[in-house]
Amino acid sequence: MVQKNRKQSLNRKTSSHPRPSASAAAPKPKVRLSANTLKWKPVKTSSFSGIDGGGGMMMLEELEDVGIEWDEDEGGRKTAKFIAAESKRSKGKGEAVDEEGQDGIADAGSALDEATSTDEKEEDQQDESDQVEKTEDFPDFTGFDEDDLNEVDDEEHVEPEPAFDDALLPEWSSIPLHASLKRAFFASRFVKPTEIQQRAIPAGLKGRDVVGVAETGSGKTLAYSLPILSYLLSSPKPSTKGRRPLSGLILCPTRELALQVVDHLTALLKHALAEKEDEEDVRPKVKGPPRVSVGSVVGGLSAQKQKRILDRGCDILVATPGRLCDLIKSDDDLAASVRTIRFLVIDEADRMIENGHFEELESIVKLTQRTGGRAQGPDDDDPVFAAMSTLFEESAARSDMQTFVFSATLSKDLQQNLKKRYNATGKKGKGRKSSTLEDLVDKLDFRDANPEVIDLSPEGGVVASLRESMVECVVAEKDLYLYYFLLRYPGRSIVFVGSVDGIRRLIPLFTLLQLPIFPLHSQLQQRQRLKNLDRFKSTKNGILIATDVASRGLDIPQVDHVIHFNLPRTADAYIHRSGRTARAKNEGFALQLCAPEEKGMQRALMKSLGRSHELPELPIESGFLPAMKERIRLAREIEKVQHQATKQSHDKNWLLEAAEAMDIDLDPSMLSGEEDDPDLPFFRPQKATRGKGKAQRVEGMKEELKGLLKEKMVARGVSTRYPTSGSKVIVDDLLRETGHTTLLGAGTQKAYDDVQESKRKLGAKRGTTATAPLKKKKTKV
Ligand SMILES: Nc1ncnc2c1ncn2[C@@H]1O[C@H](COP(=O)(O)OP(=O)(O)OP(=O)(O)O)[C@@H](O)[C@H]1O
Repeated sequence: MVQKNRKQSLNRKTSSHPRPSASAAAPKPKVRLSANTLKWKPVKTSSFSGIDGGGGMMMLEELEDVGIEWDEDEGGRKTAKFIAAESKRSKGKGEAVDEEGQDGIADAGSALDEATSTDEKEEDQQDESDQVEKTEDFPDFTGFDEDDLNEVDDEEHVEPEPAFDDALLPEWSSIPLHASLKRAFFASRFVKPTEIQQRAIPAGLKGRDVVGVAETGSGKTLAYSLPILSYLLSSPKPSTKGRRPLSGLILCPTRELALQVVDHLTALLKHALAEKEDEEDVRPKVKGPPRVSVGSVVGGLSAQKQKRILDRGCDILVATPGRLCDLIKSDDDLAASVRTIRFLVIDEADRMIENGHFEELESIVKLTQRTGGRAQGPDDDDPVFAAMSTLFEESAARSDMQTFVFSATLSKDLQQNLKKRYNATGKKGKGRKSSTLEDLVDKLDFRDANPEVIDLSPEGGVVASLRESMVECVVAEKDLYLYYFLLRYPGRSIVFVGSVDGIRRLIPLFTLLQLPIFPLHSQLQQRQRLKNLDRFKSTKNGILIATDVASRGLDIPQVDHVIHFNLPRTADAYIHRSGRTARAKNEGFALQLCAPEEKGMQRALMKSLGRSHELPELPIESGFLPAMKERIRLAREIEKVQHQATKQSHDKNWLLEAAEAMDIDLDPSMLSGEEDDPDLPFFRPQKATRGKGKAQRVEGMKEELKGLLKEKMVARGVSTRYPTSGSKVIVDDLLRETGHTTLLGAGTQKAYDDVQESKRKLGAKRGTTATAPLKKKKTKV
């Protein structure tokens, strides 16, 4: 019995046995507490899931009336022990607790403490030592105390939840959502449902399985979440205290997206429950909706903290498949919770079946399959699943589980398969070509014989409010045109680059050019990723330079531009990347930087999107280019010299370490750099004087670059000496301060207005349309 054995070992670790005090001097024994049993209180934070500039925490929790003692074992490894305070003192949040007069001692350390690796402990301790700004206006992601979460209905709560006045939000009136959610829409100014919400929510409320395809930024998160929230808010409060049963599981492909979904739901819940809290003191207590808690488990952040949240229990869990799978393997209770969920959501479903996600997704989804039903039973080939065999004997997956599958790009094949799969015989078609997409459909075990498939994918793939354009240039000039665009059209921009190396090359360059640029890619530590995302969000005209890890789902307010520095390989990737702008009916602009060798791919891409014409070109004011080129040349030169110096220093350190490991003496001249040894290709020591000269040269170049960056660049035809003359008169702009902030003589119109104007002029000149028809495609995208 795998499950029982595991539980026993867990119990052994978590049990607390009182034992006598070790200190003879202490008048009263101390009580040691397990971390799991403490009343951790979430601290309200001001930004993205509590990730702020102060250290990248997923969430901050605090304790009252608990002290900490450090035990040190023989190896010098320190473990924190929680000691109960005897009496409750009226202390402010976060103050130290007086440890005097504690009574009794329990077993030290929790199962989680013991089961967690030293690395995780360090990460966790670091998390908790970080400071987070506390403000009242942004909800923390769990938002409530454990006592509140596990609140039991009592006599005081006598009046039913007041109904919502539908006249306030007539467009929502036909959708029977819980009244408190409607209050939240009112507070959030969500005056009407989006189209996908209008179609998907009623189906979800009726207990249907839903497959939803709708354009980026169209509100799919709420389309699948609202039926779950409404169900939870309408369900009776738990009748007993204890761990909350998990009701909804939302699976997302990236960590940032998972945390964003948690934020989105928590913000809504905060509004949904706010009125009751505000009015509690001025009118009889209302039988309000039960508290709903949303938790997350994602890779790259402290697994220990996430386990603790899971142990405490939450109603909705938002997870990335990798971390959830890892946790399930060592936690039978979690596996059992997942097996009996009421709602399963696969967000960005087409991404989830791609390499790197599918196996884990499959293992999780298998837990939710009904045994003996249409779906397969436990699969011995899958180690996670095989180890769960007792789980399948002991608990049954719910027959009323609802499955929601959503994306902006879900192939027609998948939608067809959904319909076909439930044919008259209810069996899978024979001789069918297998694909991961079809596999997913097979594994999902929809309870609905005819899932509701809603396809609102827009014509041309991208949203109507997205404007697109391109610059054709050789690869070597992409840096220049990117720089031009970023200076010429200030705004919040996301630059998608094809590789991490590409990002690593551009970051120092654009940092030297003093642009507020933040990298986001999978090789950064998770905390750094979240920190960079936060900084990008809060920086005016910020630039996020990212791989496709940022292409899916991220809902960042007011992203003005998306720039495809390298073209994506698929039409779907183009849709998702471009969909980071022009969200929720706002305007946005996408620019492709297209090298001649990418032209074939670009045509194929456009054809896949159903386009018949080339994209219009962005007009370039070439008068600015020479000055920009000079800045870039200088920045590259500085970067090259700095890079060489860093590399030499690494090589030198490596040489020293290697010599030490091999116990050999190095010729000091090798390190002082007095002699170049041609036999050491990896290490070319520089003469000290040469090194000094190089440093001075770098400093000189930096000064020169600083000087150039301070200068305003001037458009062709502008005279700075005679601002009232020249072919471009700038005197009015100078007097009223209405002109471009850094490029003298450039207008302040948006990129798309310039594209339109240039198209109009070109069309008038040619007497036809300004864009050429697409040539026949050769490459398939
Ligand atoms: N009914 C509504 N009225 C106004 N705004 C809404 C409504 N529903 C959602 N939104 C807002 O629209 C934005 C986009 O929503 P969401 O992130 O769910 O889009 P999405 O369709 O999931 O996009 P993607 O395909 O890129 O993941 C969010 O900022 C959200 O708060």
